[in-house]
Amino acid sequence: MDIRGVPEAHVDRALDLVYLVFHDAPEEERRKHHRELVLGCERIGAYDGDTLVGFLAAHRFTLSVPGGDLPCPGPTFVAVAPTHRRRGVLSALMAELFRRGVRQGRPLAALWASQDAIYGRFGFGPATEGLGVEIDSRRPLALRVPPDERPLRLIDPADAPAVVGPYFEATRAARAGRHARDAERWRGEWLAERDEDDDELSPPRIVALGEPLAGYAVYRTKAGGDGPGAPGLVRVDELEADDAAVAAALWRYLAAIDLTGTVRAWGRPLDDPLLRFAADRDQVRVTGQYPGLWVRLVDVAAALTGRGWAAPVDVVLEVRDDHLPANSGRFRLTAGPRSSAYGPTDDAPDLTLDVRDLAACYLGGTRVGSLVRAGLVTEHTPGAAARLDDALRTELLPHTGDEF
Ligand SMILES: CC(=O)SCCNC(=O)CCNC(=O)[C@H](O)C(C)(C)COP(=O)(O)OP(=O)(O)OC[C@H]1O[C@@H](n2cnc3c(N)ncnc32)[C@H](O)[C@@H]1OP(=O)(O)O
Repeated sequence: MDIRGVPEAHVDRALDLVYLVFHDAPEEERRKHHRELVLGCERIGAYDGDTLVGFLAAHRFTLSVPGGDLPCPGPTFVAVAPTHRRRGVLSALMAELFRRGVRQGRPLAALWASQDAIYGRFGFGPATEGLGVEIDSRRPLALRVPPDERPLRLIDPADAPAVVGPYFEATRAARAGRHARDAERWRGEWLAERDEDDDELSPPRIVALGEPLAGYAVYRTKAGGDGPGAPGLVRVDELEADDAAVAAALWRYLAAIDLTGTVRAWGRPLDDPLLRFAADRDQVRVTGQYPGLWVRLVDVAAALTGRGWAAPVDVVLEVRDDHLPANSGRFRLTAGPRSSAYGPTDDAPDLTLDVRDLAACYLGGTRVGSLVRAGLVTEHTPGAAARLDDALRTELLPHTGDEF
């Protein structure tokens, strides 16, 4: 098997392979969009002779991490021909992605997994989680906080990247785990006229509050199924707000749209204020909790020194990394709000952990202590996990709804 870059001339073959393994046959417009996406990506292929039997595209993302931003390839469209499965093709594609990451100074990689079982073995850990939330909107939304009463306005989707794009960009400083979006990503992924998964949904609507902008929601609606007057659906794709009053105004608006009876939001942050200020948790229900972004620390030293730290910490980590030996061994992490260092040491370890578990904790969404209690991290020095947790902590939990 030959692992090499996939030239533009092979992109249609790569898409055919992707559609084959995902049992998909998108219409021409969607295929064109995928083609554009893949052309903008780094592309790695596995060739058996001249036949492309494995493919991986990686978005050239920049990911928000606590206190900063790091380059972070986002693997997607990962496909191995059914004739060549379980022979190490994906492993070889991943190895090449990691090699390039180390060589080109990109300390992270991050993806959304089609199946949870696949990526842990490659050192990815679930670093953000999302909630499914459903509101019974057949009655007014009961709130414990007064909503911001400034007027709401609808924004033309064509103008949305310019109007709400900068606002979303600012949220990345507060929430780790979000990658920067350009206008193309807004248009192709968030504001596409038709929803990729559900033809019956309306085009995207964008509602905004405040001038300058204090919050917005992107949503789509669907008419009710059983005859005239049957309550339809409001599907919320994104909602960001300066504070609880603005968020309350946006949720109240979404729950009061005529001819609808359910508001459904997917991938909300675990610390969404809605779940606190909703007066009736029978009306606002969490319907599920899911891993979101899986993060890989490709270069652990660069990743750890590339993020900010909430409190001083001095610990020796014994890290296992079965794929990237440079990450394996004992390292002293000395970090604090002003600076950080990470280098090899012969000192006894305070904590022993796998690189995938370090990745799960990296953005501040998983507590090291919880992994000690789960038997995944070994604490040799009592209190070491708590000290590391204090340093990893972020004010807001990491979160992204940007599935790719
Ligand atoms: C980021 C994304 O794009 S996610 C989308 C991933 N793609 C898909 O789900 C499309 C359909 N599936 C496929 O194309 C392929 O089966 C892939 C890409 C999932 C796996 O490719 P393969 O070349 O078969 O994987 P490879 O042989 O390198 O497997 C490496 C290891 O992962 C394991 N593995 C691979 N796929 C899976 C899976 N779906 N579930 C559980 N384990 C898996 C293998 O058993 C193997 O384990 P081992 O090291 O203990 O022997």
